[in-house]
Formats: sequence, C-alpha cells, structure tokens
Amino acid sequence: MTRLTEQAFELAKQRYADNGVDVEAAMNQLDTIPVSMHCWQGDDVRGFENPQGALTGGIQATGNYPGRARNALELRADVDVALGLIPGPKRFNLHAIYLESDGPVDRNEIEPQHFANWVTWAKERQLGLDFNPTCFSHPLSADGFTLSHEDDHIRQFWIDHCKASRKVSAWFGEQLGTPSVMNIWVPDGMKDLTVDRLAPRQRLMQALDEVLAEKLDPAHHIDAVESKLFGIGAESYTVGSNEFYLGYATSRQTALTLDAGHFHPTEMISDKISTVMLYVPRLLLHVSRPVRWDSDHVVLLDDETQAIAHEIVRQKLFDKVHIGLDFFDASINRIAAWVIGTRNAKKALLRALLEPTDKLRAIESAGDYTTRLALLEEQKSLPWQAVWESYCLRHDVPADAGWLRNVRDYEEQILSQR
Ligand SMILES: C[C@H](O)[C@H](O)[C@@H](O)C(=O)CO
Ligand SMILES: [Mn+2]
Repeated sequence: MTRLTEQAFELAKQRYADNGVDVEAAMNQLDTIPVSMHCWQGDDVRGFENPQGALTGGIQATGNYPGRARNALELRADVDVALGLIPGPKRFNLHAIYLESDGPVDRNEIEPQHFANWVTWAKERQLGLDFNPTCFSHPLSADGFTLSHEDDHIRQFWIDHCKASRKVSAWFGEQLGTPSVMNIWVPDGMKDLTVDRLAPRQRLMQALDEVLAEKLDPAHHIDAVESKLFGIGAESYTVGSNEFYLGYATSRQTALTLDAGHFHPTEMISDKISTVMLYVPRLLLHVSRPVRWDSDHVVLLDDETQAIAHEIVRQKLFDKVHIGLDFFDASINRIAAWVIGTRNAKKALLRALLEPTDKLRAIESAGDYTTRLALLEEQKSLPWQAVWESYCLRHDVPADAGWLRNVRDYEEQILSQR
C-alpha cells in the first residue's frame, strides 16, 4: 500500500467511525459475500457442445470483439485473468453446454464426468460452482418450447436434461463443500397472440415437479427458478412469467431467481426482494443491466445495483441471497466486461456495508424524512473509494483502473492470437 493510500484509508476510517460505522467490520463482512461470475460472458453464450450453432431462446449476444474463448482451456485461462483482478470471494457459474467430452453428448445424457475438469479447476482456486441446465440453442427447443412442450417426447427430453443437471449440480456441491445453486430458466413462449395460455403453464408446472421430485441434499444443491417478461421471438406470451414462478417457488419452497432484465422497464428487482423473501426461502439474483430491453449489458455501479446491495445488507440476507451475474457483451473485451461488472457489484456491496443503517432506521421511524434524505445523499460522497482501494490491495488486486493494463497485456499476447 502506498503511503498516500494508507493515509486516505486512515482518514476514511475516522470519517466513517464519526458516522458510527466500523470500516474493518464492513470489510470483514464483504469477505463473506461471494459473487458468482457467469461463464457465458467469456464466449457469447456459445458453449462447447456446438459453438458454431446459433444462440436461440430469445436471448442475444451482440458484437464481434475479437478473442472470444473457443474451448474450455481458453475460457478457464480467460476467467483466471479476470478472477485475479477482482477482490474477495467469488464463485463460478456454468451452463450445461460448457461440458467437455471427446464425443457428442446429448443434453439428457450429461454426467458429472463431463464437468470433471471444471471441478479440478475450481478446487485449485477454492471456488464454489453453480449450474444451469441449458434449455435453448438445441434442435428440440427450435419451436420455442421445452419443459412446457405439447409433445410428450420433447417435454420428457427436457425433463431428463434438468434431472441430469441436478445430478451434476449436486456433485459440484459435494466435491467443493459448498452448495451449487442450479437455476432453471426456459425460453418457452409465443411470438403472437396465444389462445391457450393455460395448458403450457400446467405442463410446465408438472414438468418442474417431475424434475424436482428427487430430494437432494441441500448442503450440495439448491434449486432456483427464473421468470421472464418476454424474449426475442416470444413477445406475446411467456409461459414462465413472474406470477408463474412466484407461485411455483412459494408453493414448492424453491429459491426464486430475480433477473434485473426480466421485468417491465420501470420495475426494479431491488424493490421485489423484501416482498418475495416473505414467501420463499432463498433468492438467486441475476444482476444485469437492461438497456430498453433485457439486453444484458455489463453491470454498472448505478442506482439499481446499489439499491440491490442495500436490500441485501439492510435486511441482512447474507445467507439467503445468492448473488449471480448475468450479462454478455460481445462488443468489448470480454475479460474487461467480467472485471468491470463484478467489481461494480462488489463496490455496491461495500458501499451498502458502510451505511449507518440502524441510525437511518431510527430517523425514519421517528418520521424525520428530511434528515433521512439529507443523510442518504451526503453518504454518497463519503470516502468509500479509499476503503475500496485498501480492500483491493489487501486482496492483492489492483486498486484502481490499473487492472486494465493486465487485461490489455493479455489481449496483446493471447487474445489477439485467436
Ligand atoms: C444464459 C442465462 O441462463 C440466461 O441469460 C437466463 O438466465 C436469462 O436471463 C434469459 O434471459
Ligand atoms: Mn438471467
């Protein structure tokens, strides 16, 4: 730590202490909150099953920035660079299409062995892994339906894929000593006016029940379900709507996934956390940035990211909320995208931890809304950046934008050769 950074940190510590905030305690708490980085930022959601195939399911990675990872070795090398530039605890989130195998393996036949290299890699880095069945980019999802498909055989194929995925996920948890959160998202929906909006939902409910029928050890595996408003090509009807999954997760007591891009543009997931936590045992967050639609832009340190972090911290949901990221930008350096988005999620958490919440609560319950607003606004300019820099340096990662040099060097030496 340079003398200047040290001095800035000491002054910041004093400033926060005057405000009733223990900076060391905040930093220690931040050390207990992992952020799960998603594999799919590294290769535009292509995976290794059929990387040349189209990305379907109503999601899109736009841009053609050079150097995307083309295989698991490249993806692991790339994410290693990102991991080394982000302070504090991290996890890694895999989709089923990121399997490794000598020959073709269909989705309903995936097994833990196909992810053995990922587990070895995660063990070496003391990372927890999370998982997702991949119910898109496959010939049997081409007509827009998977778990809610009318055709029994196709529906069963996706049920079997999700069941096989649970086995992989539970194996991750067992091997790594930390539960894998497995998120089920299906793209099922219709482009245009839909007459029977009920039957696909009945089928989805039954299919999910079949997927979840086997009880798995919660120490190894957690089931989560993710709703969505609409997808490209499924603008008029989404089977797995918010109401569908809120009801499903509540009645089955699974975790509920809230993706920041999956609601109407003025609806914020930060405001949903306190509601849904009254009914579901756990939440998985897909922290993302929708620009006009579910565009999955890189996460910023913006009002909504901050509001999400405030909710987690103010309600002390550390053990009940799993923080995952879900963005994929192919128009900029993909490693930089990971670093920017993940550092921002962590900055937001740190800022939330530096809030004198009890004091603000007391002011609020005394009805002094003037002071509440004044203090909330003044806090934004307190010297949290000095705390962030010290936190980074304690974790041996660059404190400022210096991390970009590492990414540029890697780009010059490795990515530009791809
Ligand atoms: C690739 C992800 O699983 C996917 O983005 C899903 O979580 C989603 O948000 C779809 O819009
Ligand atoms: Mn998502």
